[in-house]
Parts: sequence; C-alpha cells; structure tokens
Amino acid sequence: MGEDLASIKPKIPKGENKVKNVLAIMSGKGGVGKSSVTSLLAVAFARKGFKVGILDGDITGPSIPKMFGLKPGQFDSDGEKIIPPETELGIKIMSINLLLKSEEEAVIWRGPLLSGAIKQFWEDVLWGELDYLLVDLPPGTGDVPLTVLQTLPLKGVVIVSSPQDLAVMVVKKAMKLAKNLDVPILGLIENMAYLKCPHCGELLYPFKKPQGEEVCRETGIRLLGTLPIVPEYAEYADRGLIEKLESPEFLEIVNKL
Ligand SMILES: Nc1ncnc2c1ncn2[C@@H]1O[C@H](COP(=O)(O)OP(=O)(O)OP(=O)(O)O)[C@@H](O)[C@H]1O
Repeated sequence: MGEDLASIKPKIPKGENKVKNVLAIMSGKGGVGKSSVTSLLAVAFARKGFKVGILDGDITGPSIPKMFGLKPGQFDSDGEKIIPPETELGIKIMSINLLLKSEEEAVIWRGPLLSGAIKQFWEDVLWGELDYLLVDLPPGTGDVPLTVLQTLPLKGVVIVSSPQDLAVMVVKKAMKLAKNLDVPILGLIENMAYLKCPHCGELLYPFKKPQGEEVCRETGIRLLGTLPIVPEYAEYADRGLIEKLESPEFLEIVNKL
C-alpha cells in the first residue's frame, strides 16, 4: 500500500512550475473571437497530447471558464498556491471568474490592480509542468497586454483578427508593441473570414473579404489560419462544451506554433 502511494506521488515538488512555452493571444479590438480561438487552440494542443493551461488575462471580461463549463469556486489550494481546475482533457484553467462568488459579479479595477492579478496568476497558481500556457489577453494594448508582454517569459504573440477589424494598421500596431518589447509575433489568425453555405457550399462574405493574406504579405507576419464562421463555435461555447467541438482547422494551426 505504501509503495502504491509513493508511486502516485506528484512528480512536481510542491509549488514548482515548469512551463515550457508561454503564448499570448492578442487582438486589436473586442469580439473578434480571441477567447474562442484561445480555447480551441488549447483543445487542439491537448488532443495532440501536450500538457496545456489557459491563463485568462481578460480580468474585466473573463469568458474562458464558461466555455469549458467551469463555475466560480472551482479551484483548490495547497495552502500556498492556487490549484487550477482541470477540464476533461486535462487543460488547467485560471480566471478571475473562478475566484468570484458568482459569474455575474463585475470586476471594477484600475490598471495597477489588473496588472497585479496577472502577476498573481503567473506566480501564485500551481501550473505544474506544462508544454504550453496560453494567455488570453483583453483586446487592445492597455495595461494587461503591456504587463504580460513585459513580465512573462513569452515565446511569442498570436494575433487574432476578423475582416471587419483587420486593417494593416491594427496588425502594425500590435507588431510595433511586440517589437518595442522584444517579443516575437508568431503569426496571425483571421477569424470569421467567410461562411460556407450549408446547401450549395458557396463561400459567402458577410463582413468584408478576408484580408489576412494581403496583410501578412505586407507586414511579413505568418498567416497561421483563415477560419470560417461556424455557428457551432458559439453554440458549444455557450453550453460550456467547447471541448466536445471537432475543430480540425485548429490541429493544423497548432502544428505551426
Ligand atoms: N468563427 C466563429 N464562428 C462563429 N462564432 C464565433 C466564431 N468565433 C467566435 N465566435 C463567437 O463570437 C462571440 C465572440 O467571441 P469571443 O468571446 O471568443 O471573442 P473575443 O474577441 O474574445 O471577445 P472579447 O473582446 O469580449 O474578449 C462569441 O459568441 C463566440 O462564440
């Protein structure tokens, strides 16, 4: 019995984090699908057998836990550090929403508190051994993105955009910020780029025509993927079942990261 217990002892000493790759997911403006992309990237990494975590950096508008069906209060502690909950696929998640009393509670904090929360999520959460930690940033280039880019040991930044928002200017702004802070840009994902008619298969462009290829050519950034509008993304996310969604397009994207 003693031996059995010894064999299931965690390999990571108490409180130690070993995170191999930290990727920040960034967007120029809100609502382009950044959190959905972050979650589906994590699911794709996990399906490939990697150990993954998501740090929800969107402190004032956290949406990651809900997509995975996690509720406030679903975390633990070893007395020193916060132990993040794990999803069915073993994705470790930390978000302010898990620490609040209810999902509806609003976080009304200014810059320094927001930055402090990010540092705590990095230092005071027991991530253990991870191959990839994905940091879902709030949109834009405010306090939280700055803190993350300045203080976390990032492998690089993935930019998410959509045709309405995708101006060369937006990508160039993000490039400039990353370049100033010496953080590599790993590539661009253009989300909600087109809609495939379920009846005839014709491609429709409800917003503008996709511009990802052109922008990437102009800026020298790698185009990681051009994603369609998939009604199931919203449906599965709203029901907390994003892990159940088949999304082969994300398996291709993670191969490039
Ligand atoms: N490719 C897609 N097809 C259909 N719906 C999508 C797609 N991508 C995202 N959505 C939906 O669009 C809405 C906004 O997505 P999401 O919350 O991921 O965006 P965001 O950029 O993280 O927003 P925020 O700026 O508020 O953090 C959600 O309802 C989501 O389910």
